[in-house]
Amino acid sequence: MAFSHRLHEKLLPIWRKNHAHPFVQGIGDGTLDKEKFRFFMIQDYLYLIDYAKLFALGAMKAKDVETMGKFAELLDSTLNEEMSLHREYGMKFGITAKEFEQAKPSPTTLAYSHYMLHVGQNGTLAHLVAAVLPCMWSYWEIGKELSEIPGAKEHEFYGEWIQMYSSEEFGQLAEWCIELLDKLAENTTEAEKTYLEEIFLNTTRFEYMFWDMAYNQEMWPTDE
Ligand SMILES: Cc1ncc(C[n+]2csc(CCO)c2C)c(N)n1
Repeated sequence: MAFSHRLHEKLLPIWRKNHAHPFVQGIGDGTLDKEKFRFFMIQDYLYLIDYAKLFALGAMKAKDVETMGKFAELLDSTLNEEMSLHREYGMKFGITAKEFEQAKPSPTTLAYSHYMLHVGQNGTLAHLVAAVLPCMWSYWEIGKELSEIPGAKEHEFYGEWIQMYSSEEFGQLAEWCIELLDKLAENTTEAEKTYLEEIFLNTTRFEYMFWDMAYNQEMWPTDE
């Protein structure tokens, strides 16, 4: 059985929670409070800055030029395509470049991105890929599911978000990442597979926490 099939069985209960989450449901039916989405866009922008660095680390750790090239492509599409969606939504909301730059990460954003950076910096390429895959895989899944809701892709506000994440291009990136992890996990020990699974499930859990954090506009409980 491909390693990704084993992961798929484990991630399903968490994905079900993602799909049922009021933030995700609200993007799908267009009823999500815009203030919550605004909060999400700013936190996601901060998240993507660190996430892009993982692709740079992936290029560093890759063993062949083809894999390096793919990480370079991912780095480019995150900084110049995905983040331009955020900048465009920013314009709609009146989020200035300065507000993006000066924003502070929420505890969940900080924990999630720093956990990935820790794994990416200290682990092998397989560890890094296990950490970044849930992000791509789960957004593509959510994008596809929401794009099937009649009218959702055309929604005046959330339509573009759904179009981006359900796109063929994002699907291919996720598939490439799944195949790479399957290849890297081949011929590894059971202990190593268990460790890869643990990393993968941790970032899968963080994906759920990110929706919840955005829905509740959660910052430090100690701040006013
Ligand atoms: C919390 C969070 N998780 C996943 C994504 C989605 N995403 C981030 S990078 C990438 C691949 C190439 O840009 C994808 C699909 C997000 N934006 N924010």
